[in-house]
Amino acid sequence: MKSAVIVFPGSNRDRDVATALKVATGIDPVFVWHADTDLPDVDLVVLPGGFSYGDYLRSGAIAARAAIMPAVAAHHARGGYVLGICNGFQILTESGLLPGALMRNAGLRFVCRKVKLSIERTDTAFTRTYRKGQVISCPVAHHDGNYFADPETLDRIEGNGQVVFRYAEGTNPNGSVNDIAGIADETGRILGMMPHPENLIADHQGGRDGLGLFAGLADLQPA
Ligand SMILES: NC(=O)CC[C@H](N)C(=O)O
Repeated sequence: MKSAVIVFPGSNRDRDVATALKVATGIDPVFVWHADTDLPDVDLVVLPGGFSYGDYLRSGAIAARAAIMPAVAAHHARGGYVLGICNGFQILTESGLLPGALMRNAGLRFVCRKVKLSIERTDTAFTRTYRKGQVISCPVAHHDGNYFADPETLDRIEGNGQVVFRYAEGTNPNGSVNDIAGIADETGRILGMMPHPENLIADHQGGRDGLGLFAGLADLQPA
């Protein structure tokens, strides 16, 4: 499985996700600078967490217009996979690759803690190593994680089963509608999520609940 991690000015979980991919799949991803216009031949593109462009304007809004983004959309259109974590999820909604928006946390504070996530779908490449309904731990670290979609869009994504992760056991840290923590697009090949599975892959991090997401990507085949 070949992957690329896009690096924006202000990305800070790019190396964390690269480590998770290496641990889970045995292969180092390629780092791609945001100003490039071409991607290497890869199966998966990762938009990592961080504070691209200092979160100016809106989190992810400037990165969504980066030179590399048309290539990311074309990669998906060709059958490729895309994973956006935290700031990466914000970039995916800002670029229109995923529906909805990530608003300021309901409590108006940056939250950095572990939450519980329920696995709503196991028929995606990202979640196939988990059990449906399984509850895992995962850290969050964001100030703009409050997922919102208008009622019509929400009905559509709920009806299509596009919600992949929900905050469980009363741990919704940001006010996200329907406790939504992560969604897929209609093809299931794009996943955006606010929590950071790449930061829970080793015992010294307090557990390995996040590792399954990357392990599921190990034998990714082009769709
Ligand atoms: N950890 C992150 O990716 C942070 C995301 C974003 N900059 C926020 O704080 O909302």
